[in-house]
Amino acid sequence: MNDYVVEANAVEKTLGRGAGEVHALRGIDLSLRPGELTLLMGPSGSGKTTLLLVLGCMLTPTSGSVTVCGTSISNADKEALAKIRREHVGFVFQSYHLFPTLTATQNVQLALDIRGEHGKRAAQKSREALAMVGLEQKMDSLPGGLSGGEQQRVAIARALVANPSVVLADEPTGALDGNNGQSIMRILADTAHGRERAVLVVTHDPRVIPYADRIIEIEDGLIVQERPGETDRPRMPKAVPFRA
Ligand SMILES: Nc1ncnc2c1ncn2[C@@H]1O[C@H](COP(=O)(O)OP(=O)(O)OP(=O)(O)O)[C@@H](O)[C@H]1O
Repeated sequence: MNDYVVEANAVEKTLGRGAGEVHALRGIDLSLRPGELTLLMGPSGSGKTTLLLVLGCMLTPTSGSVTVCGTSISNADKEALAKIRREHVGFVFQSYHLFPTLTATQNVQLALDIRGEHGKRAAQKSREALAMVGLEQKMDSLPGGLSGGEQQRVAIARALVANPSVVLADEPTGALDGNNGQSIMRILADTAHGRERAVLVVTHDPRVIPYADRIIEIEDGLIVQERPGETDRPRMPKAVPFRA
């Protein structure tokens, strides 16, 4: 077994039908390994979100193969895909996707509920995840009482609380100002480097480049360039891992 947590080979994805059919991905080979933060950059409409959704088992490829933590998704039905997502994948979106009537802790705890983890232990794990993103003081706040950067940190805690092997983030800094964007990227970089997760960030934002170990450029559904990132980091000290 190799050390990749996600492997995509010759992935093609066609969206829409008839005159509206679009070849969003046209033969993508991409692997993600633990401990690495990869940026996926490219013009609008180039296929970034589609690729993220395929790698995260939200969409199946039209052709080609995707393997997540050793499990191929090629013949997986909806239920099997949901199981792979629950066990291995954490998602972060630009618009946070928090429930407005639930507190920060309750929002994070939802990610454990869907995995069948309930009760005090789940609440405790949720609080620990929030503490890890620096929100000890905001655990009982509703999303409406939090800044955009804080809401995104709740969303990251929710993505991480079940200890996924891969974290996929779609424009996580897109709605944030410079300082908040930097703190979100710092947390995602810590997740990759300190907790040995594979992290893929879709972005248009050149300010996040310093956090990348690897930069992939996609255009018109194809990877046109892959280059090392600009992190010249001494490996960061290992953070305390989430309890499984
Ligand atoms: N449901 C859909 N049906 C048909 N075409 C779609 C659908 N979703 C996306 N597309 C098309 O697929 C292509 C890739 O879209 P995608 O959202 O992956 O690009 P993107 O690089 O993430 O763009 P952006 O940076 O604007 O978010 C685009 O041409 C888009 O219009």
